Amino acid sequence: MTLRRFVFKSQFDGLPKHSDFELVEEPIREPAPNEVVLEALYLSVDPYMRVFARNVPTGGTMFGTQVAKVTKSKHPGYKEGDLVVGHLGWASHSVVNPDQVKSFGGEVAKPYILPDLGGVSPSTGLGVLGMPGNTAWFGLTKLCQPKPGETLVVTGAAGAVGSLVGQIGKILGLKVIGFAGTDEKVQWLEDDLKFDRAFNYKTVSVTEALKEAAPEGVDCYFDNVGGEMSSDVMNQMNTYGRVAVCGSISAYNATTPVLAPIVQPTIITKQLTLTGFVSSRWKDCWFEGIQQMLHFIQEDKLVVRESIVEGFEKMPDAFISLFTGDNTGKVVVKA
Ligand SMILES: NC(=O)C1=CN([C@@H]2O[C@H](COP(=O)(O)OP(=O)(O)OC[C@H]3O[C@@H](n4cnc5c(N)ncnc54)[C@H](OP(=O)(O)O)[C@@H]3O)[C@@H](O)[C@H]2O)C=CC1
Ligand SMILES: CCCCCC(=O)/C=C/[C@@H]1[C@@H](C/C=C\CCCC(=O)O)[C@@H](O)C[C@H]1O
Repeated sequence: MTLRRFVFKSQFDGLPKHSDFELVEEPIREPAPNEVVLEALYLSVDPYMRVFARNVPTGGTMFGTQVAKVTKSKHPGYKEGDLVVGHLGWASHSVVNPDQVKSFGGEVAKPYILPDLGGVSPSTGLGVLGMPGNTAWFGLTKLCQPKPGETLVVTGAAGAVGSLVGQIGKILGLKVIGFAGTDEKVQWLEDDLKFDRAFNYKTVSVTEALKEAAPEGVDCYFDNVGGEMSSDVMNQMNTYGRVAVCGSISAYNATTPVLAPIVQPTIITKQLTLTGFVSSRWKDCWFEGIQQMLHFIQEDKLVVRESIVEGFEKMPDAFISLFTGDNTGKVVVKA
C-alpha cells in the first residue's frame, strides 16, 4: 500500500500555480504503539494556506485539515472506523501518534472524533460543522453583537464563511447585504439564501450600492476581503458600528503592498469597534458551535452548499479556485 502527499516545491509568487506543488508517493508503514493509520476521505483547502505557506520549508508536506477514517489503531483513544478531523496535511494517508499531531503553527492539535452529525455528510466537518461554521457563528455573534433590525454587510458572501454569516444574520433578524464576485452568486444569495440584497462587487460601486440598499447605515460588517471594499463599507457605517475582521483575501496574492483609502477618520468619528480574530479563539466552546450549526441545519434554517472536487490529485486545482472565485460555498476535495 502506498500513500500520496503534496509537498511544497517553491514559495508562492502571486496566484498559486500547479508547479508550486509536487505529488510524491511512498509506502505506508505499519503503526507503532500509540499510532493510528488514517485514510483521508475529505480534505479542506482554505485561503489561510496561501498566507502561512511561507512557514513551510521547501519539500515539506502542505498543511491543512481533513476528515479521515481510522483504518488501523494502536492507540487506546481511537478505534477502526472512527472518523476524525485533524491537521494531517495534504496527504492521502497518515501514520501518526494522535497525541503528537501539530497544527501548522506548531501547537499540539489532537485530531478529534467527528461528533454524530445525524446523517449530514462528514465533509461538512470541514465546513459548516467545523472551522468555517464556527468562524461564522462566533465571529458574527460574539464580535458584531448584532441586534434584531440592525443592518449587516458581509463580503466574500457566497463563500464558505460568508454564505453562513449572511444566513445566520437572517436567522437573528438582521437586514443582510452581501457582496460577491459573479451575477450567479448574487442571484443565489438573494433567491436561495434570502439575503435582503446582494451585489456583484466587480460591476457596482460598493459605496453607491450601500447608499441605495442601506440608507439607514450599516451596523455590523463581517469583513472577509479587506482592501478598498472594506474602506468603502466602513464609510457607510453608523456610530458605534462593529466590524469582525475575519480575512483580507483581496491581498493574499499581492506581490506589492495593497493600498486602500485610510479608515481612521471614519473609525474615530463613528466610534467603530474593529476586532480581528481567528476561530481557535473559541476552542473551549468549539463543539457548542458545531451543535448550534447542526441544529440550524436540522431545522431547515440553513442552505449548505459545497463545491466538491473529486480526486486527491486535484488538491492544487481546488486550492487555486479559492482565488479565482470559481467556488460557491465550501471547497472540499473528496479523496
Ligand atoms: N479569521 C479566521 O479564523 C478565518 C478567516 N477566514 C477568512 O475568511 C475569508 C473567506 O474564507 P472562506 O470562506 O474559507 O473562503 P471562500 O469560500 O469565501 O473562498 C474565497 C472567495 O473569496 C473571494 N475572493 C477571491 N479573491 C478575491 C478578491 N481579490 N477580492 C474579493 N474577493 C475575493 C472569491 O469569491 P468572489 O467570487 O466573491 O470573488 C472566492 O470564492 C478569507 O479571507 C479567509 O482568510 C476563513 C476562515 C477562518
Ligand atoms: C492575513 C492573514 C489572515 C488569515 C485569516 C484566516 O484565514 C485565518 C484562518 C485561521 C487559521 C490561521 C490562524 C492563525 C494564524 C497563526 C499564525 C501562525 O501560527 O503562524 C487557522 O487557525 C484556521 C483559521 O481559524
